[in-house]
Formats: sequence, structure tokens, C-alpha cells
Amino acid sequence: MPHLSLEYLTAEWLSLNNRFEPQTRQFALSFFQEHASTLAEQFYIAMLGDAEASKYLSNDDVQRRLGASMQRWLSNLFSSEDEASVTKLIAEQRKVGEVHARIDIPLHLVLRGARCLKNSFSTLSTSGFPDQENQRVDAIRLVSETIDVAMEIMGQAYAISHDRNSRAEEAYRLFAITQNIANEKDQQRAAVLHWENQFMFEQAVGKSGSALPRIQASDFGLWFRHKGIHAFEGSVEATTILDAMETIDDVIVPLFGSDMEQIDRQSERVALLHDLRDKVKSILFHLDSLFDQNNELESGRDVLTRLLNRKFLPVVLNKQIDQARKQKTSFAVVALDLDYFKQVNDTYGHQAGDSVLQQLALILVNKSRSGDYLFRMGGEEFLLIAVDMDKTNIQRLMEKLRESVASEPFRLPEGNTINITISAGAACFDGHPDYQRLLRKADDALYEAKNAGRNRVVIA
Ligand SMILES: Nc1nc2c(ncn2[C@@H]2O[C@H](COP(=O)(O)OP(=O)(O)OP(=O)(O)O)[C@@H](O)[C@H]2O)c(=O)[nH]1
Repeated sequence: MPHLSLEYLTAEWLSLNNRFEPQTRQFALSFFQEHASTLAEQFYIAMLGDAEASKYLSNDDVQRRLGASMQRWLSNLFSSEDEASVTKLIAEQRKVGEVHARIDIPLHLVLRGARCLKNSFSTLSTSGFPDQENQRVDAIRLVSETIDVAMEIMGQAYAISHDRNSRAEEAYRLFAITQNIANEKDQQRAAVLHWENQFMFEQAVGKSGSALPRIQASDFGLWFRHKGIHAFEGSVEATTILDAMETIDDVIVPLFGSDMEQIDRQSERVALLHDLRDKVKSILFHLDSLFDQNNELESGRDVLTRLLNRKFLPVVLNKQIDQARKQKTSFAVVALDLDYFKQVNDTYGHQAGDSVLQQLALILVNKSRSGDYLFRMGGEEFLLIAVDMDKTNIQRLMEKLRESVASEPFRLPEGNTINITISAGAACFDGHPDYQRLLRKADDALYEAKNAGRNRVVIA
């Protein structure tokens, strides 16, 4: 999509400004400064009335900052006069459009917000020019046209980013299941059977309902709910597998529960086990079919470590945010970085450094769960997205990773071994829709861990 050039937009915005008297612009400016909190409040009430819009505004942090950011945005719109500040203003509108696309706010909601602001201005400004109706009409036109120009620029940046995200999302859907498809299929089949075995054993030794393992929380369950479901999105088989898992966990397993005495007649117990086995068979059958349909897809990974590269990070994070919101769960983002890695390269050579990176990737894969995501962000920086994770568990997981790395002798190509440590910083999803914030918090926590002496973990 071609961009309207910056020069063209700047000239248009300046000519819009010049069509109005300086005191009209001044009026708009002081009006917005004076009424910022009332406007934010009205805006908030109007948007919360819309179920779709409210989910983008319900986060406490968004709510707290809304008034201030709206005031800043409006003040800038009416205080920028010369060419340099208008150019800066245009860049700001583009950035806002990109943020909206990143957090996937539908464009019509942004336009609705703008309409709400224009409407509030024309209603509230009646007292500003009691005797001069013409000036009030002028001010309304200025405010309306300025907000429209801002929306136009935001909208264009939004569309460009959104197109890019959609393409990445589609590519990711194809990519997600294609990392060695035969392997993945075998691994996930084995994970289903492992859960079934575990369940059979535990119920045979007399464990009751709540203590019995649930398939949705098993390795397979996590993998399917977080990765498989995106890869196979829209297919009937995927829905059938999700339904089968739900029936197992919510209907069949509880019958093995504290009411076991009531189903202690052998025949009822056997019938229940048959039901369970049928559901597991159905999961395996549909899983095979999903893999078979998708076995010709391409893959794309970091060449050195075979971890994900950062290309799909935005898609994965947006999907996790969406899922966490819908299912009221949380997840964590962990930034990991090797300590003093430069010394390894300087002392033992680049090839030795490469081998350390590969061994580290292997440890991270082995110590995380198959539903988690591991990225190599570049150089010696890694990122883990730990699904279904809260603050207590992430602390435990990070310590486990840190200790595993510290205690592992890393083999170098020459045959000798060295010890390496990592530092890590984590942030848990707190309901805020913008994943960049989460990445920033994890990075800040990592920075803190480095500053505190390295070989340690910090949670934001
Ligand atoms: N062998 C190898 N080295 C890499 C690769 N990518 C980045 N590096 C090296 O990683 C090193 C990173 O150094 P720094 O950023 O100073 O970090 P550090 O030495 O680990 O120090 P701290 O992170 O502060 O503990 C540099 O020497 C890079 O050349 C790679 O793919 N292979």
C-alpha cells in the first residue's frame, strides 16, 4: 500500500492550521487542557458500553493512563504549528496506528473513539464563546478536521501494520507444525499414550478424582491447546480433539472421583474405562489425520540452534494474550542471556561459542515443556514464553533453568569442557493488551539480574 508522503501530509496539515485564526486554535488547546479528565471519563464510559471496545480498556494500567495520554495527544494536535513540529506530529500518529494494529484493536473502534471526542467537544464548548456563535462553529470545524486528519494518518499506518501481521499470522500457522513433522507427530502420539498410562496406573492404585491427572494439563494437552490449535485452526478435527479432552476431564475423570464407592461394581468401572479409551483413540485418530493433511509445509528456524527465530514472536505473543484473556489464565515471558559470552569467543574461538549456543538451546528445550515456546532473539539472547504460568511457578522454572545451565559442563570442539551461567528476567501477563510492554518488562528484569552480579533470575 503506497504511503502518502511525509512532505505532502505536512503541507496539508499546515494548510489546515492556516485556515483558522490563531485564537481558535488557542481555544481548542486550552479547552482540551481544561476538560481532559471529563473527556477521558466520557470517552471511557462510552467505550465501556461497547462489549468489544471494553476488553481493550478494562486493564487497570490502561485505565489509569488513559486520561494523561489522551490529554497529551490532544494538546499536541493543537499546539504544533511549525513544519518541524507538524512532521513530528505525523510520526506520532503513525506510531499510534502501529500500536493499535499490534494490539489488534479493530479500526472501527478507533473511529468510534474519535467520534466520541468530537461529539464531547461540540457539546461541552457551548460555554466557551457565549456571544460569538461563529467562533464556536469555527472551533468545532477545526477540532473535527484535525482529528480526522490524525485518524487518516493513524488509519493508514494501521492498515500497513495490520496487513503485515496478517501475513505473518498465516505464515506462522503453516510454520507452527512443520518443524520436523514426522517427529512432532510421534512425540505427540507418545504424549497422549503416556498420559493414558499414567491415568490407568493412578486410578488402579486408588487415587481419587481431583488427584487424577487431567489430559488438558498433560504435556500433550498443553501442546495442543497452545500450539496445535493455531496450526490446525478452523479444522473439524481440532475441535473434535478439544471436545474429547474436555469430556475426558470434565465428565469421565470426575466419575472416578470421591464417588468411587458408587461405581465400585466391576461392570460400571469397566464401562467407564472403555469410554475413556474410546476418547483417547478418537484423539489419536484425529491427530494422525491433522498431521497427514499438513505434512508438506515448510519450516523456518534459527539455523544454528533450531529454535524459533523472532519472525513469529509478535504472532505467538498476540495469540497468547488473546488466549490468556479468554481463558483467564496467565503466561510468562522470560528473557535469557549468557553471562560473559564474549570471553568464550575471545578465549576459545567463535566455533566454540557456536557450540555453547547449541548446547544451551538443547538444555532450554529439555527443561521447558513442549507447550512452551523458545526463541533465539539473536546473538546470545534467548526468549522463553512459558504458557499457563504464574509468578510462583515461573520463579521455580527459571531457577531450574539457571541451575541446569550452571551445573552442565559445556563441551568444546577441542574436547575440553567449560562452565557457563545465564541470567534471566521474567514478566507475567497482567492483562495489558500490548505485548511490547511485557517484553520491555522482561528485558528490564534481565538487566537487573545482570547488574546484580549475573547467574541469577529476577521477576518484574
Ligand atoms: N560464537 C558466536 N558468538 C556470537 C554469536 N552472536 C553473537 N555472538 C557474540 O556474543 C558476544 C556478546 O557479547 P556481550 O554483548 O558483550 O555480552 P557478554 O560478554 O555475554 O556479557 P554480559 O551479557 O554482559 O554478561 C559478542 O562477542 C558477539 O560476537 C554467534 O552466533 N556465535
